[in-house]
Amino acid sequence: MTLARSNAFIYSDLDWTLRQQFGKAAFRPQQKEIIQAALGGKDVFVQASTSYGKSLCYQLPAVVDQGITIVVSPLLSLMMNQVEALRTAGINASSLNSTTPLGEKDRIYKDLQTGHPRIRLLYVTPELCAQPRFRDRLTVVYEQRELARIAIDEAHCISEWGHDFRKDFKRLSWFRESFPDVPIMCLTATANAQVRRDVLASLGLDGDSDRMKIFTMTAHRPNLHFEIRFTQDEDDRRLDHFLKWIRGVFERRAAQPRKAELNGERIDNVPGIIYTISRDECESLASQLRSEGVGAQPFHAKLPKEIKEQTLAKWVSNQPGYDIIVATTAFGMGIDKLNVRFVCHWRLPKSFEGYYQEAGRAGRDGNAASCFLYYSREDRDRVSSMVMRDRNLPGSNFEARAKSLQALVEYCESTNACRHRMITRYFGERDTPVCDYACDWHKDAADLQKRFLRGLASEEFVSTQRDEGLYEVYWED
Ligand SMILES: Nc1ncnc2c1ncn2[C@@H]1O[C@H](COP(=O)(O)OP(=O)(O)OP(=O)(O)O)[C@@H](O)[C@H]1O
Repeated sequence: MTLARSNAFIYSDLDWTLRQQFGKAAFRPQQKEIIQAALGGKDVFVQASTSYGKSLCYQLPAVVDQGITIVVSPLLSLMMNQVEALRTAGINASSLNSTTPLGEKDRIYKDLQTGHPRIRLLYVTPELCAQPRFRDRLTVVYEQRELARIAIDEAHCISEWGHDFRKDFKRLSWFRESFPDVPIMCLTATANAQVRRDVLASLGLDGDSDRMKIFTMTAHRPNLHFEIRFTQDEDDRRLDHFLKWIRGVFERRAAQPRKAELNGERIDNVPGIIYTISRDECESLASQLRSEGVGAQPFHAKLPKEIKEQTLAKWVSNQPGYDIIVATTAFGMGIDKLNVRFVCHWRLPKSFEGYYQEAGRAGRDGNAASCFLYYSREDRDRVSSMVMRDRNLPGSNFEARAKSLQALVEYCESTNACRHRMITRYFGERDTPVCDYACDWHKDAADLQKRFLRGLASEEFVSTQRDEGLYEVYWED
């Protein structure tokens, strides 16, 4: 619609806009092609690794194109983070969701009602997209030919085959039905071929192959170092291991010449995230770490909003005492902190995709970062019992969840393959990624085998306990 008018002008200006408005020197591979396809009026599906720079793929077109771009995202933290960054760059961006103050809501609705909104990027939740008030205002904008594009972030949430299905995402088919000529862009870091097909079909984007451009980049993150640490209930030394590891990192940072490279940075500022599975463990672990002199803070859904905001702000700005966040799942999604040096999974997560997305919070600056997961067979059975328990809930997509957890367990129990290779294979890639000693198998396969044999409880033991119902737990996140 609005696009054909000025493509020649737009295309020649992309590099300039990238530099001037976004302060980046050059496009990353394929970014420009994605942006050009979007500006050419195509529907676009972007699958690229965590920290690739997917947001730029809809933000830059929104800046150079006429009209408003609607960005649908389930992550409130992403909205706040991005709107703030865009405003700092002088771009008119806003977000509309259940937490938006009334005055701000009115301002946004008034802007939409004009039919020619000043806002260039409006971030909304999928729930909001179902509300008649929003739909009516957007229709006004559409009728004025000012609705430039719809971007759907975390698009895997549309698919019941995805690990994170949200039923409100299904209703987004309304966009194509109501605004048939408005281009739609879908973005995700974690989709396999089945999820991708399902997303496109659900949104009504699968009918016209000339109109659709699919970009699939590797999920590979070569700077992340993957390791599994084996443990068991009877001999749980996770805390000792962790403390030994982090103190080792401090010692290496304190030694010359490394210290000189830090340029006055605090020795113990090694930003990281520890993912736990329950609120109680999150609180107690953070407090144990603090009592050992490590700057750790808890973060979970039940903490007061002000505390969460304060913790996040201090962690992002590397304040003493706020180096490590001990969080329940999904913390950090949409938060673009570049220098996270490690992500530690204290227990087995519930899905492969969830695990890889959370690990993907590490090393967004491209420098080396560690991702390690403490795996025990007891936790495997606890997590399985939780997935089983939810199997009959509406929209539980049990089959997909069970498959994903099974794949993660196989990944953890594997001692004969590169972890990067297992990850990319899970996401359907055929090529073998380069792993420059960035996984425990490549580093020392014999040691991995030894740790595996010594570290885990035997299947016989675990099955007896399981039969007695000892792993049926309910953890609140
Ligand atoms: N061409 C570029 N040059 C330099 N930095 C870039 C470029 N494109 C994006 N970035 C930066 O890369 C970082 C990651 O981008 P972004 O937050 O969009 O990641 P993402 O692909 O959405 O990842 P995730 O799925 O993990 O959220 C940001 O700091 C962003 O500013």
